[in-house]
Amino acid sequence: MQSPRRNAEGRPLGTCDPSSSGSPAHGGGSRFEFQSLLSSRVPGADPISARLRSSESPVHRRGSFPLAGAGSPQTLPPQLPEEDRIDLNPSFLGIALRSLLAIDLWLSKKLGVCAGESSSWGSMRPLMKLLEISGHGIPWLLGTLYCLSRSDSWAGREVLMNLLFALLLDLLLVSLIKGLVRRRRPAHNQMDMFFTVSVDKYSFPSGHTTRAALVSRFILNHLVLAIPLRVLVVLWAFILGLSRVMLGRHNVTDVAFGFFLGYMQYSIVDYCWLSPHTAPVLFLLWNQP
Ligand SMILES: CC(C)=CCC/C(C)=C/COP(=O)(O)O
Repeated sequence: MQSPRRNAEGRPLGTCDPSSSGSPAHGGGSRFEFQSLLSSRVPGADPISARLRSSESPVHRRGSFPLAGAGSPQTLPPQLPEEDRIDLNPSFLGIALRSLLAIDLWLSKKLGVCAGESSSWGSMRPLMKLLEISGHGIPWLLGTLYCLSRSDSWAGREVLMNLLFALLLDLLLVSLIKGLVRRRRPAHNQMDMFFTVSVDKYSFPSGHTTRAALVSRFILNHLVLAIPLRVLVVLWAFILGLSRVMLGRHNVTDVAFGFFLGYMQYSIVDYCWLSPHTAPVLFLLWNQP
């Protein structure tokens, strides 16, 4: 009887090694994402257990799909029996999602022209980082608190109180979604951001983009501004979103969803608008000496 073929590390072919999953930490972020989307990470993908699983249920049959090791011939199990190959039929939605992810990763890498000093637009990196600070949560929170403390009109206080509520809601929702989705930042990103918290190692959705969309919609609805200034606010939000991809911080879908989420967050704030009538305690508390 022939002994099983082994890879360079002496591991039998067709077995999964979690330590070589291709995570960004191992220098292969995009491959990890593909693997997690393509398979449900079935342990011990050897041909015998794959065949056993395939006879258990159609779900498992799909789970044992050899694409789990796509792109890495070392982890591909030997040929599956004919009947298994016929049933390995990914759904239309699965194919569409995989294609979208592939386009997203490809486009994000192409647009990440300021990801490093040596990148093609590396000289623009300081400007992009300045934009990054303009959309950071800390300046927005501190600025709003400062203006609140200086405000001497009820109307001004009401608007600022709601802006503060909007910023806090944004931080909460983005942290929740980042913690749930846990999508790694692109492999080409340099993690040199100013003041991050633990969930900021994840990239979906872009917090800067949600804030830009939320704040710009808030400003356009509550500040009386001349047309050129209104255009500037919209441009700022758009360029800030784009700069997240150019800096290599995010994939395009993180930013696209960020715009959508920020836009929707404003609708929530508008719906729950805090006023001396709806939240009298809050306004009285703020006015205590
Ligand atoms: C802790 C506070 C108050 C803000 C964190 C701001 C921050 C670093 C967000 C991450 O943004 P991206 O998701 O766009 O990278």
